[in-house]
Amino acid sequence: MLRASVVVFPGSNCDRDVQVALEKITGFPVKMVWHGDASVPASDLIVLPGGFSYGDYLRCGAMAAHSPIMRDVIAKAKAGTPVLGICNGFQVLCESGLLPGVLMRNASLKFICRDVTLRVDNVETIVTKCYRKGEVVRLPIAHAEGNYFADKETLDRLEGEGRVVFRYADAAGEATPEANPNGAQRNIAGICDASGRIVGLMPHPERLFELSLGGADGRRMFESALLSAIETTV
Ligand SMILES: NC(=O)CC[C@H](N)C(=O)O
Repeated sequence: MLRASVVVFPGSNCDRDVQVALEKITGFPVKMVWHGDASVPASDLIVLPGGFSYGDYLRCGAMAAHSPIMRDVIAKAKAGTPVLGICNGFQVLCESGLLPGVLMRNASLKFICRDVTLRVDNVETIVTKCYRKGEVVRLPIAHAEGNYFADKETLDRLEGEGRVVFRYADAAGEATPEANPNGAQRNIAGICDASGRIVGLMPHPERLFELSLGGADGRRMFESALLSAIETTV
């Protein structure tokens, strides 16, 4: 069983897409939670979806990080509830301090909307255990601020602890500068916390979770979440 909740901020998008993907894949109903609510129901997975929360004012995710619901999301995350942040959700995780670093404007200063190829570097997180290490997958990106930045010490720590989950890479799995769409340090597309229970990534797995959408490489992220929930309850 997977009890998943999706947080909805003013300006969120793909929140419904995440709900549909999770419900179709797992068969369990997903709760939508409003940003002004005081708490999230007991969950095996909290998703912070993509979009333009609070109109992206100040910096993407900066205002959402201070919304009423985030107090409980942060408390639950610190107590061990798995959290997945997708695109704007990743920005919210960084802005709220649950993940290190920050997402800056794309190096091109342009909004980029296209598919990218990624290498899966960590297959021990709550949303990647159904992938193979080093596997190359295709997922869409759609962002203006996906340029991951952290100081050298933080980047070295993330790499040393295996906390880079996804890297922009070419079809052969090489993390080349050409494969990097936004200037992200070390081609980082997604990272996790030390436990592998809090994961943030810029690409959108819910936009390619079944073949009718043009691809299904995102599907195993949601299958992984279900598997993680089953593993922790048995
Ligand atoms: N797709 C998204 O979640 C967009 C995130 C954010 N608004 C940006 O442009 O960077």
